[in-house]
Amino acid sequence: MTKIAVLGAGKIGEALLSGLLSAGRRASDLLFTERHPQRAAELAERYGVRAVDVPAAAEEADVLVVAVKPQDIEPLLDELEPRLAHRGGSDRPRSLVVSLCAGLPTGLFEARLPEGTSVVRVMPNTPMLVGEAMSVISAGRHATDEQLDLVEELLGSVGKVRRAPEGQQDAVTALSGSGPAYFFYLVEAMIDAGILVGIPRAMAAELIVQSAVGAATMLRGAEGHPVMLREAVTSPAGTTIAAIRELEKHGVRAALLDAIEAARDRSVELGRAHEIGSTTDQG
Ligand SMILES: NC(=O)C1=CN([C@@H]2O[C@H](COP(=O)(O)OP(=O)(O)OC[C@H]3O[C@@H](n4cnc5c(N)ncnc54)[C@H](OP(=O)(O)O)[C@@H]3O)[C@@H](O)[C@H]2O)C=CC1
Ligand SMILES: O=C(O)[C@@H]1CCC=N1
Repeated sequence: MTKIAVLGAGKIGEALLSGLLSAGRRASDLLFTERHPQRAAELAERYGVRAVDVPAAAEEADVLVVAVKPQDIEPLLDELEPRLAHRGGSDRPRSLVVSLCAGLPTGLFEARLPEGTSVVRVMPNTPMLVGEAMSVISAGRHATDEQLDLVEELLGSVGKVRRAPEGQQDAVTALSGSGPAYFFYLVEAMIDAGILVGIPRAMAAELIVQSAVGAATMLRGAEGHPVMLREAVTSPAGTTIAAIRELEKHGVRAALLDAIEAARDRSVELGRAHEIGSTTDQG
């Protein structure tokens, strides 16, 4: 069975471990690394997965999933490089490096890791925790079709997967990588609005969350065009159009266009910060 190590078990790394276990992968086929011993112990206890250091992960795993913040990538690559070079000298195949990092191009990993290292760039999202991730995968220069198939199969066990050219990954990051946050933000604001119009918080939350689940299910179903679905809710001289007039007045559509463009630009900037000779602030 393929052995997978998650390097950096923060929010998305933990979501991946949890999702893979829920999808039936054995705990003994998973490893993770984490900087803080207390967090490592908590995760090991919660999931029954072994915490190791980076050298051990590089030695044991077939797939190394990099899930550290883009700002933390350099020291990790420094630590990985000699271990992967050593492993390349043995008769075992080299590990496949799968990066979940926003903005970081496969070329960065290829330049910093031993020549010929296979890299796949992935942009997942946190609904991975409930088996509903949206992940987009792009092959680096040395990744083979079999390796891309393997990554597709892995992520397919925790949600939906699409392949795309790497040039689209910054836009993908802005849409589906960050996307869940936009919906959570909207739900949070709608619950506040419920309070404003006199509904207790718990009841407002139930009403809004169930409406979100229902709307998402309809969007995914056969009837799924958002404009038609919204029109069906919008009765002549009714309540919905009164709300929509306010949304338009406040420029909510334009705000979303600007927001997603800003997220795309930030992803590009995170990648540029690691270009050779760059002095760009990474924070
Ligand atoms: N959160 C999300 O929704 C998504 C995140 N991503 C990407 O995933 C990556 C991680 O994001 P996220 O999970 O939110 O961030 P977190 O900060 O929650 O997780 C990163 C974890 O990696 C640890 N870490 C850093 N360096 C090392 C190292 N050398 N060895 C072992 N562990 C290390 C960090 O420790 P410490 O606490 O000390 O910093 C932290 O626990 C980012 O690159 C992000 O772009 C992609 C898609 C969605
Ligand atoms: O906010 C971020 O940078 C990461 C990448 C996509 C979602 N979270």
